[in-house]
Amino acid sequence: MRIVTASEMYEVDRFTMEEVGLEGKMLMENAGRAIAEGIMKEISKQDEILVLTGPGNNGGDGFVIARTLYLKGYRVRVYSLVPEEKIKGDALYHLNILQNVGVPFHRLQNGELAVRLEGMDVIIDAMLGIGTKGALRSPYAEIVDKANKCEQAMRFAVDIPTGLSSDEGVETEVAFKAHKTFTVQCPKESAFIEANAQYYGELEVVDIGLFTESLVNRPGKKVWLKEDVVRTFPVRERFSHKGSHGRGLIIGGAPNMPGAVMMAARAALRAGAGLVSIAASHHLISTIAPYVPEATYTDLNLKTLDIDSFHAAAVGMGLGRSEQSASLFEDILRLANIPIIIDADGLYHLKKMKNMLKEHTAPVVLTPHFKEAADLLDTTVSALKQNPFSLTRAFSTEYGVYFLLKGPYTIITTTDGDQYVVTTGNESLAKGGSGDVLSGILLGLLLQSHHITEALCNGRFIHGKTAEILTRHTHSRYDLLASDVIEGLPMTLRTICK
Ligand SMILES: NC(=O)C1=CN([C@@H]2O[C@H](COP(=O)(O)OP(=O)(O)OC[C@H]3O[C@@H](n4cnc5c(N)ncnc54)[C@H](OP(=O)(O)O)[C@@H]3O)[C@@H](O)[C@H]2O)[C@@H](O)CC1
Ligand SMILES: [K+]
Repeated sequence: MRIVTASEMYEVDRFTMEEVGLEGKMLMENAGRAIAEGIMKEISKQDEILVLTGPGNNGGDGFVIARTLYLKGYRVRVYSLVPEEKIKGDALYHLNILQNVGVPFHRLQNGELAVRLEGMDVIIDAMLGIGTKGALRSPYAEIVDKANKCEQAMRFAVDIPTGLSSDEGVETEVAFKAHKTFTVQCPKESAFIEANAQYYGELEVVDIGLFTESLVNRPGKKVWLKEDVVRTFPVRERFSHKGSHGRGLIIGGAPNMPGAVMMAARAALRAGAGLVSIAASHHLISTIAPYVPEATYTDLNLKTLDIDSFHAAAVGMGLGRSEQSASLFEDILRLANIPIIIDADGLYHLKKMKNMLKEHTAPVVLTPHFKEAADLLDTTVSALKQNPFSLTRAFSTEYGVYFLLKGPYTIITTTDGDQYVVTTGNESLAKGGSGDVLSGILLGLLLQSHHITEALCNGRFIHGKTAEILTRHTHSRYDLLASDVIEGLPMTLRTICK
């Protein structure tokens, strides 16, 4: 499912209207009806409903929503924040129909906030959509503030909550706090910015028949969905053998962190890797081995370890941050000619030698969380949280790496700048060890997949999905351990990736 900026959405609208020939009025009818259908599932006919409308087409959607609800017997009225003469085009067309049908219609009088919001059971925000520029002006800011204070009301936003930008990189002062947002055709970029989650609430995408084909030549931004996992998950052939599913290497294991490589190895095997080897300090091997008997072990000595005899490797989990491990990491990066995942302490060392990435020809996957990513990108966490798409895309294309920016909305960027968002999972994953398990799953899938992007998206998807399944059935969001996710993988794999 495509993610768009405002300008991309306007291009989709233009293409659909001018080149395909669907009229704007009809699209507005489709949008309003689809959103009204969604809202009707959440409200009752006893509810008092207020639709707040603005001057543009977002307001036009609001007129169609109000008419649809009214004709179905709901108690609805419309309150326009602008005088009728400001309403034009398709929105005016639908305003006329609204008034012909007899839906109660009021408008802001002489700048007074005469609208009664208190006591409303449902408030629908169709004030501003993707045409919003800058901070809200009066009277929008005041009305939005009043609506947010109506604690008893269910609040729905049309397309985007009024006050938010569609694009990343814009700070919000005041915006409508929706319990649920019905967004038209494609999620907007801003829906995946952490600070906006409190405004969007739940997000539902409504299909109104727009054509997104006009965007094919732009770098893609998509949400990776279950159907994508089902379509692309590696198939295990009937006559395959362990070698067919890849030989993976996990390098790490500082004496005080034996768990990281252990969990990564178990996760890789549970995700389907054929063979997994752990290269760790020899003191550690006897500690780890009983917990992962399926793995093989080798002393972490680059004179004897042939990295390229493996199909892919993961490095950094529990590697340590000493000078010695820094030079070990540098040697690994110089020597490895296979796809390599760099996580945790590997990312820490990489900061000082990231120019090596430009010379490195084999695929490199970086899996930082926001703090690690901000350090790598020489920026701040808050700047990265505001602009995660553009900043990670710039880094990926400059350094030629795959970049998996870990978070509730994980953004995966390819070396070409295409981006995928994976939203599975919940706060139970905010715990030590989660990253090690994810790296292991990613390695397991990298070994089995033809495409790195698919391996990364599928790996991150099943990691989050497993946490969702476990916290729905057997665990809470407090107690779930990273290793529980490894043991829960079978449930996900049995249901999603048959
Ligand atoms: N085919 C289509 O196009 C379809 C479109 N659809 C729907 O249309 C929506 C986009 O409609 P749109 O382009 O009319 O923009 P929209 O956001 O309604 O309002 C623009 C107005 O806002 C005003 N304004 C801006 N910033 C402001 C601020 N900070 N504070 C206060 N005011 C501000 C600005 O005023 P100005 O600055 O020009 O004075 C301008 O008049 C889209 O989100 C979707 O819901 C669907 O029906 C599907 C088909
Ligand atoms: K809106």
